[in-house]
Amino acid sequence: LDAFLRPYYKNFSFTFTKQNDSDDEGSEDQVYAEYHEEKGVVFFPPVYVQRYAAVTDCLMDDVWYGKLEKVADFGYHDMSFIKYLKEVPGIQHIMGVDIETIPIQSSSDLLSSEDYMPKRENPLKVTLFQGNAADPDYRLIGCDAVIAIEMIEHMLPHDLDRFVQTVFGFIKPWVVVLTTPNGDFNVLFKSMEKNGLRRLDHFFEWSREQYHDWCTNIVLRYPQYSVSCKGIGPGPPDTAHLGCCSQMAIFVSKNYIKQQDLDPNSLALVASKDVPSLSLDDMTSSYECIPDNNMLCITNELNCTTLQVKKFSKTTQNMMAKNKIDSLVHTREVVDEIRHLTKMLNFDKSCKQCGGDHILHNFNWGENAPYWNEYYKVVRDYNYPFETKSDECRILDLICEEINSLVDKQWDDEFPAEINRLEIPIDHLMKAVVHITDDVDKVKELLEWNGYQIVGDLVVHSRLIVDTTSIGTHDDDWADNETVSDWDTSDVRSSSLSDGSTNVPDFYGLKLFFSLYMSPPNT
Ligand SMILES: C[S@@+](CC[C@H](N)C(=O)[O-])C[C@H]1O[C@@H](n2cnc3c(N)ncnc32)[C@H](O)[C@@H]1O
Ligand SMILES: [Mg+2]
Repeated sequence: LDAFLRPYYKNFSFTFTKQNDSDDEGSEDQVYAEYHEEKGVVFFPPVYVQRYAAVTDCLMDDVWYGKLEKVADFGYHDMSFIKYLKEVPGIQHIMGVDIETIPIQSSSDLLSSEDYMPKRENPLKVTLFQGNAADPDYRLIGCDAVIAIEMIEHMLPHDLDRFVQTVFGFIKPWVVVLTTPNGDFNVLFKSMEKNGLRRLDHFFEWSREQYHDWCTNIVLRYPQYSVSCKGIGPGPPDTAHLGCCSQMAIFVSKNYIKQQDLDPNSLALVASKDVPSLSLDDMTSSYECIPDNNMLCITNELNCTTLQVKKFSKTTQNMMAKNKIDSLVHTREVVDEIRHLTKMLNFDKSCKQCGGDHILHNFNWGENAPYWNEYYKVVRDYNYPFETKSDECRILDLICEEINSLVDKQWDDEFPAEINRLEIPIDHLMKAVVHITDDVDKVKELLEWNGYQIVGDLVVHSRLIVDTTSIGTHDDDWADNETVSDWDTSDVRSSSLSDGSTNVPDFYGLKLFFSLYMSPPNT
């Protein structure tokens, strides 16, 4: 994925800016669009693929490569993006949130693949929730990245506002990637004219300027974030002034602190990996004490969570009674006690210390809130089977990968077809495994044992002649008409994949992307 997806977006931007030079050289590698008599604008590859590749590229940026461990995908629909997300290096926990429950059935085969899929090398947990992305469910705490692909335009205005607060004020992830259609582009879709140039299932389709304004406003409200916008899905030649079919905003936090990296003695209520937390930063601005009731009322813009503080020590209670708010929040004792309380709240539904009484009151849940800020229903919680590979196994896999990419490169360089032997110096292959071993003899022996032909210091690879004529001839099977609603698109998309054929578009590195990840279903 790294090799094939990573350069994708860069390549795409390059192609896009280059488009005006009527330079058709290597056009099979390009991302482009053209007019089709019946279908209107047709994208290559389909726009949703371009979106997935662009978002994946963002998640693999050098700055946080391999470091995004917990990621939320809002509006995950039929899990079609989660399929790629789960291959992004470093990811250990994916939280999918969707307001609909219908799509989940169609996604089930992605989560029960242990019978025929190789085991993963790293643990991965996928949790699917049913819920409104606007609600700040405590299980989102600790997400390093938040993604919402073509979701915000499906949200009611007040939910969209709450979503912004949930993401930037509550989750506060390192990276946020949001995509939405580009309204400017819609003039190219003739079939949308009768709908007022938008898709009927969308509440809005913003121009680039409107999206830019919305994003700018977010970073004004949450100044620890910066934002940049990019287009996805360039149109046919001479339409560059309209931008791309979709637009993507990438928000990055300037002072992101990973929950588990926080100093446990600092004035913050820290979440260990799965322990929900309250950030004291949030509380200082917005909590109030109600001394008579021994309550500590923690409020934010959205809701009020009330902790009864009868478990607090006398000193704390006195301070609260005196309403010494400033000194209160700077007291280690309080921090510890609240930490203890929140842990208790989240792990013991019936609290042992208060004899089964729930001690949590929440505006949205009323008296008997089972957990703090538990809004979502768990639809599916899935742990992928994994096993740690032996060094031998890792070496073999890496060398095999390296040889395959050399073979591919050779195809690209259009070596004469009759050359079907490739001699690779062992030193070259050693570079791929340098982080595991430098023992050349051991590697040679390992390769020989596993059927590789070694002559001196060369590994000899004999090329298999594969008939590729069927590749790239089924472009029409792709749902590439963006004017239909998402629902229609995804229907066509899944039916085109469920016929069991591998329709591999002959396209850039995406050829491999497809053959690797768009494999036929297990019917
Ligand atoms: C166009 S689909 C998203 C497609 C998907 N992200 C992809 O990349 O293929 C929009 C999804 O957002 C979901 N959705 C709409 N409003 C939502 C909300 N308030 N909270 C969570 N999901 C929502 C819909 O149920 C739908 O599955
Ligand atoms: Mg949509």
